Amino acid sequence: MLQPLRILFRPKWMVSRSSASYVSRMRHLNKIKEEDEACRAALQSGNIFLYHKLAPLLRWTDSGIYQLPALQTKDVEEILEKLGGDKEMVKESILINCTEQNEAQFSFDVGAIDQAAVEEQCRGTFVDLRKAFFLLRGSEAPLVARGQALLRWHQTNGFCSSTGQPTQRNQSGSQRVCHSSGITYYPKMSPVVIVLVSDGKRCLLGRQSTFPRGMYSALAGFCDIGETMEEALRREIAEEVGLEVESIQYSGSQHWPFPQSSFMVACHATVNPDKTHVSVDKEELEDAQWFSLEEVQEALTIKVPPRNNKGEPTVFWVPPSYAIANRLIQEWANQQHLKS
Ligand SMILES: NC(=O)C1=CN([C@@H]2O[C@H](COP(=O)(O)OP(=O)(O)OC[C@H]3O[C@@H](n4cnc5c(N)ncnc54)[C@H](OP(=O)(O)O)[C@@H]3O)[C@@H](O)[C@H]2O)C=CC1
Ligand SMILES: [Mg+2]
Repeated sequence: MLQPLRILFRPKWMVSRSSASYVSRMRHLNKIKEEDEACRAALQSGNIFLYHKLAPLLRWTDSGIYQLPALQTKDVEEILEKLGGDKEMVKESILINCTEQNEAQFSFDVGAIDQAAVEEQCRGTFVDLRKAFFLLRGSEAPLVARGQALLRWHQTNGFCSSTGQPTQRNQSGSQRVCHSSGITYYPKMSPVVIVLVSDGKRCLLGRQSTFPRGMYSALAGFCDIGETMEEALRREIAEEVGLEVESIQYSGSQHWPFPQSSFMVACHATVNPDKTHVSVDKEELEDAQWFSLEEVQEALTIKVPPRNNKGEPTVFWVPPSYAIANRLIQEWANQQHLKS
């Protein structure tokens, strides 16, 4: 029997921000999103995060952490001119968000310019986004994910699917329009359910053959058209591991930039402890196993897994803290700990 959804945590934003500053920030952001002139002005004083072929620029700081460097528009113009590009290209920057101080934040892909030359100018390195999730602090990871997702969407939606004509973006990059058909396109996300199944004592984690060696995660799957989230969740668990879910609890949600922007809806689910036999659909998963609290607690402590001489991880580990799978696993471990 499915139980009603229940919020398991209180997001930080519910308690930490004053509503007045939040409201003014959201209205400011909406204005620069909608009005081309306001967006052009915001770009002059805004922060730009650079990408090279969708890999974000990271900088190693003196304090021993990686950081997402925010460049000023004039700095990016100078770099473009110096490296043989056109400084006007900076106008192609895409609005991502704005800071608490109402400074607009943009993403810009310098993929047409030599990667090493930009890295030298910026004193940074372009890093694969999945790797960046392990290196960045919590507040920077969603920003860098959103910036990449928007760049990717523009790079792959240059033509109208009805007329085949080129589409034109507005200044902020919040939409693209086909002037021939009048169709407006907005960046989109595919809904995905992600679920941590428990039998009361153990939790079920699986891995696809494409995952890095040793990494197991909560089970996930795309929602089909017409399905509710609960239906998608029950179907995915039945398909992938042959188990029937008895109860569901909502945990939270997350934008995930892969493969083409997913909207992850995360839940906990239970199965009957007498019906835990797992039959893995080998088309979908390489393996799925029940893990004890001790095993999970050990995996949660591993930030960078030890590797063999071929550079492959040698232990069981779980996705980085930014991934919502990690939060589900952490929540489950906390609940088990409270029970014992
Ligand atoms: N943030 C997090 O913590 C985690 C995020 N995830 C993400 O969840 C997503 C879904 O998980 P996954 O187990 O792969 O999903 P599924 O179990 O649904 O299997 C993926 C397959 O579904 C097909 N598919 C159906 N609809 C879509 C669609 N809209 N977009 C792309 N493929 C679709 C594709 O098949 P075909 O290729 O044959 O067309 C794809 O290979 C992944 O992108 C993964 O990155 C997963 C775990 C943790
Ligand atoms: Mg799956």
